[in-house]
Amino acid sequence: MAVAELNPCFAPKSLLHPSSSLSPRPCFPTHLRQPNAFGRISYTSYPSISCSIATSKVKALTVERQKEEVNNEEDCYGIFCLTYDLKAEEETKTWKKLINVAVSGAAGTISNHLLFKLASGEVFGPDQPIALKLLGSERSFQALEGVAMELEDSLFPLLREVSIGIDPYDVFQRVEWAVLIGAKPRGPGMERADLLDINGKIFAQQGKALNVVASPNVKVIVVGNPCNTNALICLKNAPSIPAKNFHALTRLDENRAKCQLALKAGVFYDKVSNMTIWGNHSTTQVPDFLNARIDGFPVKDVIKDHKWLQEEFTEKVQKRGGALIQKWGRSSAASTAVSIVDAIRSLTTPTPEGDWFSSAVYTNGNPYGIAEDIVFSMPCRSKGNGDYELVKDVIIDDYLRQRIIKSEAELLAEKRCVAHLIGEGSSVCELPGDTTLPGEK
Ligand SMILES: NC(=O)C1=CN([C@@H]2O[C@H](COP(=O)(O)OP(=O)(O)OC[C@H]3O[C@@H](n4cnc5c(N)ncnc54)[C@H](OP(=O)(O)O)[C@@H]3O)[C@@H](O)[C@H]2O)C=CC1
Ligand SMILES: O=C([O-])CC(=O)C(=O)O
Repeated sequence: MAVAELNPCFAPKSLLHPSSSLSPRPCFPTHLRQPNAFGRISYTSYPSISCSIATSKVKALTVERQKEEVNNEEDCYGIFCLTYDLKAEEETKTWKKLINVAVSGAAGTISNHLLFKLASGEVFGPDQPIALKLLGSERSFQALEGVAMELEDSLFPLLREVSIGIDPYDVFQRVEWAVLIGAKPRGPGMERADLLDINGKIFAQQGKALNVVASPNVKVIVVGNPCNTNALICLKNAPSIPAKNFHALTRLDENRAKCQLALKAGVFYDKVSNMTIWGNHSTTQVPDFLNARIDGFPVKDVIKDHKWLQEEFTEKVQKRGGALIQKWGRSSAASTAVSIVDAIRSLTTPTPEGDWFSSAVYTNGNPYGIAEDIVFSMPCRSKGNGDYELVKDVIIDDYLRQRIIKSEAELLAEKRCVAHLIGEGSSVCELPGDTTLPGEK
């Protein structure tokens, strides 16, 4: 690996040519991390193993900031301060074009599992080089550096760039995928309405940023709770991105439901297919045992205990997050990361014949009679091109319909709570009393 040029970031002054105008700089200079005149700080590094111009910048940013603003001050991070000429090596590879993937809440627990899966090739494939754009906050900045260091030390061949920052207008530039995980957890005594407002503001800002700086066809997976309504807020604030490109994660619920059905039927979980989660990622979600199949047969033909299906199974899936918190003392992180991988792969690989997957997507002409203009989990199929179609041939009986209506009512109430964040006037927040996230008691 030839070092074509010594970057002043790391170089002791004695190593620089006497005539060099370059001078050594500390990496991540602490003085640059102070809030600027606008009370905000921004720091981005663009490390790259392949061509390695590592940059960072600190500048005042406004919400109206436009695409043409690009990074031009340089800084660097660790190994990425070196400049390599890998052209010859690159020519022997049959890799696809680099993709840019943003992850928010990047210093959080779910991300700590997800990022290493993304970098390994497990998600986008072994021939897909990737640039990771990590969004954190002022309080997590040091932790973000730690994440970047661990990514460096992992020597992933496909990981070509890692950048970290706290301004979504920086971090989301040109991203083709955005996984939005960062969100404030509900604390003691906090109303769900407060959570909707606090987290809603985060997703409104991130939607605006995506709208301006992301790739126009960016696919967005919202994980931070309450994820359905956060996804709605995000897409409403990003009118130039197709609403269809936004997903709220209900894949973890699908996986949980498959596991419970397999357990009851005494089969391995790969035998369970056609599993729909309808509605909200909350305890009103509806795991659909009517249309699901075990080894190709309707679940009700395999599991004869229909009382169990209606009562225990449904509640178990709805409250699985809470049960896990009781055991672990924290919410599902590893299995959530796995389900994010599943969700992305379901969009980037063709859905197996006859099967489908669940994702909470924007209701716009849905065939099930569900209210339009919300983000609702439904059965989807994909050709593997990043897009999806809703599955039409599902049966909805009275049992399912009643429960779907309850989840729909909850989402419509959540939507009224965030009217001020989606351009629909002032909000009126009256939530049904039992609305909880899966992890809440
Ligand atoms: N949809 C689903 O299936 C699931 C969703 N979740 C949700 O995912 C989210 C993240 O979970 P997890 O990674 O375990 O949580 P962590 O608390 O480990 O990390 C979350 C990150 O969110 C950011 N954050 C916290 N408070 C705020 C705030 N006020 N403003 C902005 N960002 C904030 C923090 O980043 P920073 O310090 O950089 O701001 C933190 O690193 C939660 O909302 C959780 O409820 C969890 C499991 C399943
Ligand atoms: O409520 C939470 O934070 C955790 C969660 O969504 C889940 O486990 O499904």
